[in-house]
Amino acid sequence: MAKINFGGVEEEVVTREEFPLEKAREILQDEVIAVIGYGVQGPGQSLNMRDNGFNVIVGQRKGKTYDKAVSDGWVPGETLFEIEEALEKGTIICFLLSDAAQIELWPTVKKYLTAGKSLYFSHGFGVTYKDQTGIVPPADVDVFLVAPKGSGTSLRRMFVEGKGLNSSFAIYQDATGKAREKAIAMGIGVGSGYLFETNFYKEVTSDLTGERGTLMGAIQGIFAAQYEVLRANGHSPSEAFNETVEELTQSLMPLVAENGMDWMYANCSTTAQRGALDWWKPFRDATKPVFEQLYNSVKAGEQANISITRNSQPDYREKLEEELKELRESEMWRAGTAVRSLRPERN
Ligand SMILES: NC(=O)c1ccc[n+]([C@@H]2O[C@H](COP(=O)([O-])OP(=O)(O)OC[C@H]3O[C@@H](n4cnc5c(N)ncnc54)[C@H](O)[C@@H]3O)[C@@H](O)[C@H]2O)c1
Ligand SMILES: CC(C)(O)[C@@H](O)C(=O)O
Ligand SMILES: [Mg+2]
Ligand SMILES: [Mg+2]
Repeated sequence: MAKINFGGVEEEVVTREEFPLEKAREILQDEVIAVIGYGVQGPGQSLNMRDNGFNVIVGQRKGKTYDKAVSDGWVPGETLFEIEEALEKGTIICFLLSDAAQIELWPTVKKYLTAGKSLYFSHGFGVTYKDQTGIVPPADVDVFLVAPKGSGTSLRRMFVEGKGLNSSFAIYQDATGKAREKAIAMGIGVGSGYLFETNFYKEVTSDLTGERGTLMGAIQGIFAAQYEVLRANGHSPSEAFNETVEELTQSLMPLVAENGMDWMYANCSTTAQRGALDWWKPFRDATKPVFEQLYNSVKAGEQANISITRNSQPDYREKLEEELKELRESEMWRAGTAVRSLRPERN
């Protein structure tokens, strides 16, 4: 583990330099890695591991997604199977169904978890909320997670571009004494940037907070609030969208990603600097109580409960589509569609 100073706090993390791909391959050379589920993380992780030279198979029920796996080069009967067949062949079972579907499929998965196999997750959800999910792994299997901190789509794209998305890893159960090295090897294999250690509980509480917070929920809320204020004051959709979203995603955030926020502040006008310096604290103070409310709700298990209950409904997809439609058909995001269509690189 490399000791790195993160803003004054020392953490031990795993980098690709100290844990090279060759080492990961050697650790997993006798394993058959069965990726169960080919939704968002399934393709990213399985394709990266395949391209990294690991022995990977995919287990996916028949349908559109199975066909996508075929078009991605997985070969039926050789590297692509129905779920139960893959579960039987796999020695490391990567449980990458949606968290709600994992509950339904758990009794099937459990049947194939014979002694010495490994159960791999990309979220701490299933075992942390075992009272609601019923996911209690047998004592004689290794249980660990690697949770890429981003979408499976970016995991793949960044891998293809020679970059790496950071991931956390955690050990829940070490039956063979090798769970830790296997977890890290999987983390390197799926194409992670650096790996930081956590536990299943902390992974799920931080992840549920982040996606409801700044990563998606909060940012959409702040976008909507500013857009509405600009529109109410007579600004055109084009002006309101560019000043709220397009400039952020196209211009400023890539620069913040490269150089940090102080650099961004230092490299805009003195006028913007002064205003942004004066206003970030009021925004922090206004939103912090909402973040506290969110974290407490996650901690109390309410957010997990809502996810399980809502996402297990038979009409989940239709209801989801209605809610997404509300976003898609809002003036702000319709303006966004128009703005994106005008990007020069699209022509
Ligand atoms: N989406 C992401 O980018 C992301 C990022 C980090 C971690 N994760 C975690 O990774 C895991 C997988 O998430 P995902 O978003 O890739 O999943 P997903 O929602 O895309 O679904 C994955 C697969 O589940 C299958 N499936 C759904 N219901 C099923 C059922 N009843 N029986 C059999 N198969 C069924 C689908 O066919 C699909 O292939 C979850 O634990 C999630 O929290 C996801
Ligand atoms: C990509 C996210 C939001 O980070 C992930 O946590 C998810 O659940 O999809
Ligand atoms: Mg998540
Ligand atoms: Mg996440």
